[in-house]
Amino acid sequence: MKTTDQNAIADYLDQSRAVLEAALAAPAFLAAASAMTEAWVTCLGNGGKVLLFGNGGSAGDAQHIAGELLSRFRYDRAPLPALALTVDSSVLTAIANDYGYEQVFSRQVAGLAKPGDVAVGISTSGRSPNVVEGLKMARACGAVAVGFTGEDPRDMGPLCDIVLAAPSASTPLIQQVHLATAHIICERVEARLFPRAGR
Ligand SMILES: O=C(CO)[C@@H](O)[C@H](O)[C@H](O)[C@H](O)COP(=O)(O)O
Ligand SMILES: [Zn+2]
Repeated sequence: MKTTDQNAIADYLDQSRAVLEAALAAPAFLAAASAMTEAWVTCLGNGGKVLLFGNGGSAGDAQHIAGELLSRFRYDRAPLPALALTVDSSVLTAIANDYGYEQVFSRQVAGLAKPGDVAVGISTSGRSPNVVEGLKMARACGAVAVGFTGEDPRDMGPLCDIVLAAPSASTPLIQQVHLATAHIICERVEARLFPRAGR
């Protein structure tokens, strides 16, 4: 007989599978992931950079994705310029203290983004004010603004050139779809920019 924990774990894994299957079955989701790949390939292929930001687990996702690009994903190749705007505690605390937490990403975007760069805002609710402000600033700087969010893109929707909407309203389940999709986007970006003979 399964224990209470085993039942809860099996139930959660089942929910995780259902959300991934829903993403797989949604043409709009696959189209957005493909458009996102294209945008990153164009940006990085033209010498631009990818800026990523989000809160909590999504800050972790931003850092994880920057690592895949700047270090490597599947194989050795030149580093791709990517920066998570969630990592410098001096910058984050200075901006939050002097200008407010809502501006912790937008002020970094204002200082760093150039036309042709891609700004990736990650928010499962689609309405974290600092992510929303970061995306607004990206557009003002002439960067491509893209979002990773949940089934309702809310405030992020109108601000983004591409929105990847994971088909769930649950924060952790949305995050799991984000990371799975980010991994395959990184794989495609690496394969497109650094094709290996015979593959
Ligand atoms: O990782 C988790 C939940 O799985 C949390 O840390 C979560 O990211 C935080 O509550 C965030 O503040 C949520 O922000 P957002 O996704 O709504 O923008
Ligand atoms: Zn989490």
